[in-house]
Amino acid sequence: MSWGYGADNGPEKWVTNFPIADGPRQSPIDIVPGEASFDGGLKPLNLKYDPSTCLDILNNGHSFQVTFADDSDSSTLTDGPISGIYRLKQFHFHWGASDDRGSEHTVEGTKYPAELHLVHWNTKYPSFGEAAGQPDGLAVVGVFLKTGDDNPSLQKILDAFDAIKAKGKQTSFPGFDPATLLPGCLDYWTYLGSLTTPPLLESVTWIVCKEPISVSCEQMAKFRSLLFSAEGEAECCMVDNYRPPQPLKGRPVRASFQ
Ligand SMILES: CCCSc1c(F)c(F)c(S(=O)(=O)NC)c(F)c1F
Ligand SMILES: [Zn+2]
Repeated sequence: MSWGYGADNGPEKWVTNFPIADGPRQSPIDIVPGEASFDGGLKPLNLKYDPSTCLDILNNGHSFQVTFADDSDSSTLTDGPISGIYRLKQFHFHWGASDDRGSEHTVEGTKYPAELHLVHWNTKYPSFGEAAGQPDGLAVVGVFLKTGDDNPSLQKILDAFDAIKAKGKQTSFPGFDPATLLPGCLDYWTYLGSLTTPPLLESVTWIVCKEPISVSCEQMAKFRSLLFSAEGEAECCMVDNYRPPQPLKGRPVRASFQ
């Protein structure tokens, strides 16, 4: 049985096939603002996305992801806590079965109903795959979703869900601008961590935005209409696809704001 989020293959079981699960820089973490240190040397995030690089949307059986053409520096992350140029590869979400849980990072124990991850890779390496194995290979921007007003940008994504309900389904998704998913304020916390799904590679510079974006309760219900299961299998709703916070193990968490 491959990894997932169920009782038999979920986060508590991943260490069996992925021993790095107990490593020194695992993600997510609980962010404690009072213990984060303000670093005036941290630059503002510089996110420049080109909607024409947006390709398709896929149900990969763990989440859904929107994938980008990454053969040029059209959609990039620069500055912030990183050096060099990182290219946007994909974005995806993690969410709960109910609005009281779903985010991976927490803020002083507070769980949000969902969390957006924008995955970028360091162009000092030849490819995403190469970068994913390097300690400075990836940079993931995390954005919390908080229930409130309807989010028109998110709605464009949700309107594509009928075509990707089951695991393995994919459909073209041209012209989406991921910048429309960012909060107005780009203050962030940053720390060194990992992928939050197997292979749990310790290659991620995490950049977690302090300000959440909104999602309506009806929109959250739409997230929960996706399936972990493939067509023809017993239907299993895609919910609670989040890893809980992991031990900080002495890592510093820096804040870009006071
Ligand atoms: C080899 C992974 C393919 S790309 C990817 C992903 F699909 C994913 F789900 C996460 S995550 O760990 O779940 N969220 C940070 C990542 F970090 C990624 F880089
Ligand atoms: Zn993720």
